[in-house]
Amino acid sequence: MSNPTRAGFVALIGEPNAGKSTLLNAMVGAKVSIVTHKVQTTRARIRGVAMQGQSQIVFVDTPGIFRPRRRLDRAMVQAAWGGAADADVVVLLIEAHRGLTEGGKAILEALKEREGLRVALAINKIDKVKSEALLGLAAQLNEKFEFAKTFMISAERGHGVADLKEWLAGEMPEGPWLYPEDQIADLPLRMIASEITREKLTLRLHEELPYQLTVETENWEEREDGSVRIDQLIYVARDGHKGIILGHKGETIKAISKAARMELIEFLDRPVHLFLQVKVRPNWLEDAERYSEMGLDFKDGN
Ligand SMILES: Nc1nc2c(ncn2[C@@H]2O[C@H](COP(=O)(O)OP(=O)(O)OP(=O)(O)O)[C@@H](O)[C@H]2O)c(=O)[nH]1
Repeated sequence: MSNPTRAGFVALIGEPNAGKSTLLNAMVGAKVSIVTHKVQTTRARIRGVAMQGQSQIVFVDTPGIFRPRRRLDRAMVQAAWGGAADADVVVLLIEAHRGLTEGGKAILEALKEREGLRVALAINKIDKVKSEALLGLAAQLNEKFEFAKTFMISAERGHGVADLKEWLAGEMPEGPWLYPEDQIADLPLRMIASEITREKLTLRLHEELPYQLTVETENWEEREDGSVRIDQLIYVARDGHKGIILGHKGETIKAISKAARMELIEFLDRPVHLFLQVKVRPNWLEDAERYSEMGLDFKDGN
């Protein structure tokens, strides 16, 4: 009998500089992380997907969890915790040579307040300290919090990373994979590209922007000449919305496409061919309206 497929979400958390991106690189592949690092925002919630055996591990974004100093920081911390709360497993990175810092303590306190989280401890940068010191730190941290498991790693040198990945794979709930295997490498890029086009639509259309609009990157093709071809579908709920996006003689969509392409070129640092298409996809809400027109009630599902 073959193993069941598994899929789930993992959040990497830790103070700034703890090595989250380096670890992500080591588990997912350099390309994705280098690019997403450049963005430095919460734009893409998904930072990468790793396959391990029959398991698909989806890494979600946590844009730096630290003690909030300003109001903006506080909003960022909330966003970060949102990612952690949705995750099947949280991996807390602590720097071996810095030990338990004030920032680390604050994170542990916050973790305690959130019951039901499954948290693994990864003591990172073990190449910087003597092994005796590590055992003491691991014991100290495990006294403060009940970790599901403790790992000693060097994300940069790759030590212990395979063990961590293997363990995470086994922790993922049984179920079908969340993303097709051939899209995994490009997934964060696809999501960022969709966000860029969505942003340009918003800037251009303001209040006219149809509610319930989604942008999906359907095709991502790296060409031999170093350029990339990106095909996106803009889904709207009604035929009338399609006209708004296309504009008079297609002027609106042309302007949006140009603006999105310029940003993509800058972001990806190579030539981009962008193809946008607008499609009507009536959705659930529309269906609900239609049902109520027919006299059927949809309220609260009761
Ligand atoms: N010596 C050593 N350095 C490491 C290790 N892992 C990461 N680093 C270095 O630590 C620094 C920070 O690593 P990042 O991966 O950018 O840390 P981060 O947690 O993503 O940082 P933020 O994006 O600021 O939250 C980089 O200079 C890495 O090269 C390690 O295992 N050993």
